[in-house]
Order: sequence, then structure tokens, then C-alpha cells
Amino acid sequence: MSDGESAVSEVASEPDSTVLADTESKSPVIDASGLSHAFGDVVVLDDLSLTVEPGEIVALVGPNGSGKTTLLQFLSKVRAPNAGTVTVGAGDRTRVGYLPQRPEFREGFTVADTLRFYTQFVEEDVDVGTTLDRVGLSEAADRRVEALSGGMTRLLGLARALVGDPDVVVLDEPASGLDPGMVERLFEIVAELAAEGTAVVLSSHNLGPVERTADRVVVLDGGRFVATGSPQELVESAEATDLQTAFGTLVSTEEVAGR
Ligand SMILES: Nc1ncnc2c1ncn2[C@@H]1O[C@H](COP(=O)(O)OP(=O)(O)OP(=O)(O)O)[C@@H](O)[C@H]1O
Repeated sequence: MSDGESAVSEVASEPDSTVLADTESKSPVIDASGLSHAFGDVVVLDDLSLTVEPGEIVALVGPNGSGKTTLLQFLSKVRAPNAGTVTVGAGDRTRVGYLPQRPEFREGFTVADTLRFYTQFVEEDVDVGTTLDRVGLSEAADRRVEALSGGMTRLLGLARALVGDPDVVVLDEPASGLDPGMVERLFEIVAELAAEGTAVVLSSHNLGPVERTADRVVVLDGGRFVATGSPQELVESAEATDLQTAFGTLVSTEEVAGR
């Protein structure tokens, strides 16, 4: 551990050798350990560990190209790292809803039909209308997916991620391209999910809503977590007035650049 690390609290995983049968509600729903990954010679993630509890909102922030998307792909298990392990839930029934950075849908189908298509993969009855209403897409239910704006396509991706009430929701820049009202709505949805016990891990450059909503902020830079803690802890540790200002301090120190 370098002295320059501005971590507020380490993201160390708990020793898990004890029997956790009676403390299941406290066991992490995501347990990622020793994640490392390189694209060619470029090391993107360097020995990262992270645990996420049920009902927790973890926001991953970092400069462009810092590896947020790559890490979220590993956490949602759509892709595997070069090294390290990711355990999601206690068994194979734990479901992850994933919103990729650029959600894509098959052209020629309406928004409602598209969402209905995905409901066949879950056991629960899904009310497509309610789900579309939740993400603000009711008015566009009969529109073809290729006619959606970028922001609306992302909202449909969010709706798809929520189908079947997954235990974990991983959202890659869900607020990107949304108008201010929808950004607020998005973070409200995130807070609602967490209140229902869903773990939410998201990446975002919208640090205002992140500061108001996240339980924990993890700052990724240079392949490492350079800080982690509650928004307030990060702001205080950086002697900043808000998360936006703290971010500028946390990702621009000599120690970080020298890693
Ligand atoms: N398939 C790939 N092949 C080669 N390099 C890649 C690939 N995917 C990502 N990278 C590189 O890995 C690094 C991390 O990319 P990633 O998309 O994870 O960053 P990010 O933090 O999500 O960025 P942004 O905030 O701009 O979305 C970047 O340098 C990127 O160029």
C-alpha cells in the first residue's frame, strides 16, 4: 500500500472463512477479488478488490478511459478478467441486470415488444407497461427502437436491466445523454431499487447526483482505486466543498500519476 494512497477506507474483503449461514443478509452480493486486466501492453485494472452489500449503491467514478466499463463488465460477468475472481450472490439464482454503455436493440420492433421479448427469460410476471412507466418511456411504447433518441435508448436499456427484479443492477453510465429531469428520475430509481434491497453499482460522470445518492464512491484512476468512501468522507478527505471538486483533487495528485 503506498503512502500516497488517498483512500478513505480500504475496499478489503472480509475474511470469509467463518460460516455465514445465519448472517446471509450481511454477506456481500458481489465479491470481487484481485481483478487485473490488460489490453495488450496496457494495464487497465491492477489487482482490484471490491465487495458490494445488498441494498448498497456504489458509484464508480474516474476519468475517461480509467477502466470503469471494463470493471463493470467483470462485475456483471459479461466478460472475464485476465486474473481475479468475481462471485455474485450465494448461488446460481442470483440475477444481475446489466445496462451496457451502449445498449443495442434489434431493429424493427417497438419499445413495448422489445421489453416483452426479454420478459420470457425470467420466471416473474413482468408488467411491461409499469416498467416502461417507471423509466419514463410509456409515451414511446409503440415507437420502433431505431426511432429512439440516444437517451431514450438508454432508458430502454435500463428497463431491460430491471426485468425480473434482479438482486444486483450494474449500470454503465446510465445518466449519459439524459435530460436533467431524467437524470434526477434515474437516480430516484436507483434509490428506490436500493431501498428494495437491490445492490446497485453504477458508473457516472454526474457527480452531483452521485454525491446525493451513492452510499459509497470508488474513484478509479491509473488502474487502481485511489479513494473510496461515502461521498461525505471523500469530500472531507480532499478538503473540498463537493464531490466534483474532490474528484479534481483525487485524480490529479502526483502519487496517482506516478503509479
Ligand atoms: N477491447 C479493447 N481493446 C483494447 N483496449 C481497450 C478495449 N476496451 C477498452 N480498452 C482500453 O481500456 C481502457 C479502459 O477503457 P474503459 O472503457 O473501461 O474506460 P472507462 O473508464 O469506462 O471510460 P469512459 O469514461 O470514457 O467511458 C481505455 O484505455 C481503453 O482504450
